[in-house]
Amino acid sequence: MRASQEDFENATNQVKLLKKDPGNEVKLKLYALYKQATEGPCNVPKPGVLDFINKAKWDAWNALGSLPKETARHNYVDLVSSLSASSESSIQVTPAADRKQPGSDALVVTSQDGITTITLNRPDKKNALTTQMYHDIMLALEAASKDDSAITVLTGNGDYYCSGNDLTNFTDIPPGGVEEKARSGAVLLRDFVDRFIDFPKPLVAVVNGPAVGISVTILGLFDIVYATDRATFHTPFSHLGQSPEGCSSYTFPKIMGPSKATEMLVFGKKLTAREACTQGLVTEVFPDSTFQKEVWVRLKAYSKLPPNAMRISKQVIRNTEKEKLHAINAEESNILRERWLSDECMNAVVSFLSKKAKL
Ligand SMILES: CCCCCC/C=C/C(=O)SCCNC(=O)CCNC(=O)[C@H](O)C(C)(C)COP(=O)(O)OP(=O)(O)OC[C@H]1O[C@@H](n2cnc3c(N)ncnc32)[C@H](O)[C@@H]1OP(=O)(O)O
Repeated sequence: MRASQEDFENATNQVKLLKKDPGNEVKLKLYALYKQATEGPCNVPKPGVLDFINKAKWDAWNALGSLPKETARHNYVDLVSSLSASSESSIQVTPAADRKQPGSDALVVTSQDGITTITLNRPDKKNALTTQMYHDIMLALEAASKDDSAITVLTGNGDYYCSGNDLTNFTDIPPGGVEEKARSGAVLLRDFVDRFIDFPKPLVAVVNGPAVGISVTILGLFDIVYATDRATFHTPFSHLGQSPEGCSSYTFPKIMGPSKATEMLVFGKKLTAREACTQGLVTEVFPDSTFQKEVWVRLKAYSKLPPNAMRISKQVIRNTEKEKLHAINAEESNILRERWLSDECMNAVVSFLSKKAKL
């Protein structure tokens, strides 16, 4: 069977998620097939002999001669599929949704079997959330709320689920100064969390490794949280001179009781996956060795349930608290805006950026 345009787009996304570097030879093959599939036979002048990299790329593309675009597309899909099978990717790779991909590779959105999956894809930075990623996640949630999937999943690529807010976000100071930075950060935070409060379909976190900061707090707004037994849950807000967000000042005491919530949110106690499960933040913990397999089998079965019934049932549960959650989100965002201007917070960020402090 020939590869469709959708298969091809999916393969171009899968390549971004490969865990192992496939090596230069394979990368050149991928490059050549991609160019042939999208532009046809090599049509650019040969680079000079000293331009080693571009010459190698040109040679690889040119070597495909007049291979038809469809065949190149098919061969590209086959090659990526063989690489994915051997790369032990920690990600459930699914065909591309009929949607626009986010502006950068740091977020990958795929859709298959009634499940739209949003994958944080900055494994070398432990999937820390850049400002661009907050915007892209909001767009991805917006699209997922309208697509024909039954369930939406958030997960991470690599050994971490997410290390929380990218602390370098604090270094990009606009002309309005730190006050303006804190103001716009609070607006972004509020908008971001609002999307989770309002998300209309079942929302599942597939927590593939340690989670920090805002990636933990918003779990209280998910409908299901599945975690590998390697995951930990850490909200070191006091250490960072900050305060809780993601509605956790309300959801955590409600889920685990005020004193356990205080241990996490005020004293920064890091929970293991099993502790988080006992306390109700995590739905179920799976052995790391079978985590991906077991979780996706489960989710695929759930995704076959009548989607409208699931959506309506979720909304019935959420609607009782929506207004309250929005008010809490607004309040937490306001308080954080002030915290970001405090010496305690600035010192903690400077300390991390100068590599003196780690959690
Ligand atoms: C719209 C704005 C909303 C903001 C909402 C408020 C949000 C609050 C929070 O999320 S608070 C939590 C913030 N996160 C942190 O404080 C985590 C900081 N990171 C660490 O402490 C550690 O990196 C670690 C414990 C997560 C992992 O340690 P380790 O396994 O030793 O790995 P490395 O430290 O070597 O990390 C690899 C690489 O990633 C970079 N990195 C990791 N986390 C972050 C981060 N949160 N921000 C920026 N960069 C991060 C780290 O610097 C390394 O980069 P390098 O290889 O050195 O270039």
